[in-house]
Amino acid sequence: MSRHDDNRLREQIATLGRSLFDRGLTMGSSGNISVRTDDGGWLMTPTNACLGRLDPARISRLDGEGNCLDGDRPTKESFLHMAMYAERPQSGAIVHLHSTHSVAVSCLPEIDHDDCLPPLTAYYVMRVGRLPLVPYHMPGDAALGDAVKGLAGRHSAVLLANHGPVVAGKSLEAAVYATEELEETAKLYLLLRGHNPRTLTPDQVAALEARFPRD
Ligand SMILES: O=C(CO)COP(=O)(O)O
Ligand SMILES: [Zn+2]
Repeated sequence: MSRHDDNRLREQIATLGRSLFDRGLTMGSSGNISVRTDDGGWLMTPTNACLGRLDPARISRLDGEGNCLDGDRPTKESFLHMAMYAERPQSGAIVHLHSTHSVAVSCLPEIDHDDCLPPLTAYYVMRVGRLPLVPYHMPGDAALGDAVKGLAGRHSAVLLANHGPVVAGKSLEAAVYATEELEETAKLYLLLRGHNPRTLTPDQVAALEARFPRD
């Protein structure tokens, strides 16, 4: 990868990380971001880093086996990102957040584990689609990688129970847009709980999927 591309991606991770953090979409040192590089490796946010204050020069650079080549020690969930990339060759970036409404939904007893949120809006269907729940594991638990493996081929986003979303996109911008739609839909779901809202019909969902195919 050229130095120019490397610098551009590092700057983009820091800029979008700050934007997510500043809007309260993840708190403290929670969340992590990765981007696939064209040499077969990744740039990943360092473990215990605040997404709002990333230093582009200290972002971790990993080779295709997940070895850290330079930068600070990578996120303890690098294996989770790698498991998702392995199933999704079309994905260029992954964002994991502890976004409040999405985390709240991940704690509810009533949700369908095969699809945690209803198709409330067109943009949710266009950017996220079906959202399976991954059973609870400790942050950084290697079992999360195996749990995600069976799902990531068919789903660009998964919700970790009592934890938060992990969302892949063609580009980092696309992954961020999808996490924002997921969080907004989780918020709408909570606002509408008990109000028996109309959701989009299967025909409306199918029409959106035909017109706006997801990666
Ligand atoms: O969200 C997180 C764990 O689930 C953050 O962990 P890292 O700081 O290791 O990336
Ligand atoms: Zn987390």
